[in-house]
Amino acid sequence: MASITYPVLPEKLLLISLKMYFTPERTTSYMRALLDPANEIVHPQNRDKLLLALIPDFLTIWPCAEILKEYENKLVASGTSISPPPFFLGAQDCMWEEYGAYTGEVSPAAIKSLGCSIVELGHAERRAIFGETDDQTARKAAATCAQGMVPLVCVGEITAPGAVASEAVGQAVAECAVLVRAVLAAIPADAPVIFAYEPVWAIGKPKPAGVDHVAAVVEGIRGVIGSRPGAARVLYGGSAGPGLWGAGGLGKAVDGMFLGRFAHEIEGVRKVVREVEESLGVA
Ligand SMILES: O=C(CO)COP(=O)(O)O
Repeated sequence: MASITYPVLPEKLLLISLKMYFTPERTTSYMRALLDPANEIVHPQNRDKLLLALIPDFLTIWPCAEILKEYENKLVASGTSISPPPFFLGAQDCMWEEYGAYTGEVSPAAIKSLGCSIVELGHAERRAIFGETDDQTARKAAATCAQGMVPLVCVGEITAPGAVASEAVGQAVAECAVLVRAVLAAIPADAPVIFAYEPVWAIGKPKPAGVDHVAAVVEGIRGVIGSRPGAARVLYGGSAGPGLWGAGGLGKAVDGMFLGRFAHEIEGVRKVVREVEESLGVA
């Protein structure tokens, strides 16, 4: 069997999921705005340090992939390298089988063929509303790696921290560890993987989880991952937005952020990108 080539992950990642919030028209104009050089959001020269990715709904992956190709062609025409790619496209889920009689499901091979590099798996909403299990998520992660894509696995405790901070951290790490271990056991050791630490109680709220809690849980998750040949990145998600990364923020604790509502306006994305670039010394 031919060996699989995986995407190369940079130091920091900023991923945006549109969940099911946008019309197709809004998604495509948003994608164009993200890539528009005038908006100063994607900087291909910083690619080794910071990479952005958009995870639209299934219907808009194809048009977004076409927009991305146009953008890359312009870069190549102006003499800018697109290897490694300056921007990633992702999917919000996939089936654990490659093809077959699975009505309503989406093949990881089809997702790959459209140009996606990342597949988000096991999001809290898929677990709570659609009953996705750890075992299913792990199988989907294996199917994602088999296509040479990167699984973006969401983990996070359900209950908000109580009065004793250390107990809350231990409980959160223990809850996250179950899926982290299941996924790592299912994927090749050399496959890159991204874990998004998203405390369920902090998703869809006005404010994110506290920096100290996130930093301690992420450290615990890194301990569970341990050392492995493939790259592993741990991001934070859950009401993340401008102001969370810089001084006294999450920048020192995590490998990036997974953005939802606070990335719906391009200005919000620009602010977050700037904060990360400043911390990396590439602003
Ligand atoms: O679930 C999330 C990203 O997948 C976070 O969403 P919000 O930032 O809208 O809470």
